[in-house]
Amino acid sequence: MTTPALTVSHLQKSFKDQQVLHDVSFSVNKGEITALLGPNGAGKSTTIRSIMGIFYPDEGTIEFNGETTKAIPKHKIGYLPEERGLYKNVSIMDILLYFAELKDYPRDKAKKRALMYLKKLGLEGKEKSSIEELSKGMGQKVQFIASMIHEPELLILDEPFSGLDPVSQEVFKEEIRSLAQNGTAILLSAHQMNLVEEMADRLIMLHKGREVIKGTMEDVKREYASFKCTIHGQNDQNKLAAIPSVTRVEQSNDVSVLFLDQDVVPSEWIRTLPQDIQINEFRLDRISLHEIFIDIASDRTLASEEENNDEE
Ligand SMILES: Nc1ncnc2c1ncn2[C@@H]1O[C@H](COP(=O)(O)OP(=O)(O)OP(=O)(O)O)[C@@H](O)[C@H]1O
Repeated sequence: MTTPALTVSHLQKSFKDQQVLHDVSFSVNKGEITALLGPNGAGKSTTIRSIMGIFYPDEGTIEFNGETTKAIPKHKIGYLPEERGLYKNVSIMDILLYFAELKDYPRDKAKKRALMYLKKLGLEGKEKSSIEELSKGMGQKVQFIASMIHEPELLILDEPFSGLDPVSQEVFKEEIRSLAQNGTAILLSAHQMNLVEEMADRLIMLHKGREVIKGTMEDVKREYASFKCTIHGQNDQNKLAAIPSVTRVEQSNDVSVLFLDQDVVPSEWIRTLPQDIQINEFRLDRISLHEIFIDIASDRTLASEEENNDEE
């Protein structure tokens, strides 16, 4: 059973005369990772800042553990802001203990957790170093530890992977996953669709401040991730476009990518291919979250949905 730690309902926010959030609603459940996605300027950080009480939304409510609140109790929430920055010339252990103290978390427990996470994230023995002696990525790891040193019930991570190398991204991914397995409700915004696809239980995608996709990762994949077929060979684009269930053809040199209808059955569809098309290589894949994202961000899916609605 899923239990929401955070429920955001009907958020609206404008800056001067620009409305940047239009009726945004979603929940973040205990023990789950919810990804907040969207192109630059979609409204992710504004949503997160509204939850954190940095901005007040113009409309809408924020509930924490079933109660409406303007400010979630500080010891129950952890936050990695999009802007990185820690005191440069204080020792890492002192920074982490300071963050724990701000959240009224016991010092001895904080020290143990700090040492454990420094080790896990490859910073063993660095506790006496200062941030200015670390690389940017290392500093980010320290800030990540600072955001969850106090065992928050809800952890909000605004672009935790940006600026990290692929190995560090994997380490972060595993740690975030293990926090969720231990019951933490996690909301994260990210642009790395491959990581999101691997780790998130649910997602909400914003575009120009509006919800465009929302649901469990399974539902979203079922609903949006139809198939695409890649054919290497010299073929006429119009002929490929005329094949049943082909919604769009992208062609570059002798590689054609055929995007197929949602309800296509691959084994049946393959039999409908004309005998005379040239096939040097052939591949059938489900389109990835990355491609769904690009489609949405470039308004392609929205445009085709509107067309379908017009036809109805
Ligand atoms: N303090 C502010 N004053 C005025 N406009 C703002 C302010 N903060 C954000 N905006 C505007 O709100 C919109 C949404 O910005 P937001 O930072 O929430 O997007 P985002 O999805 O987090 O983008 P990114 O992926 O680039 O971080 C943008 O058009 C931005 O210019």
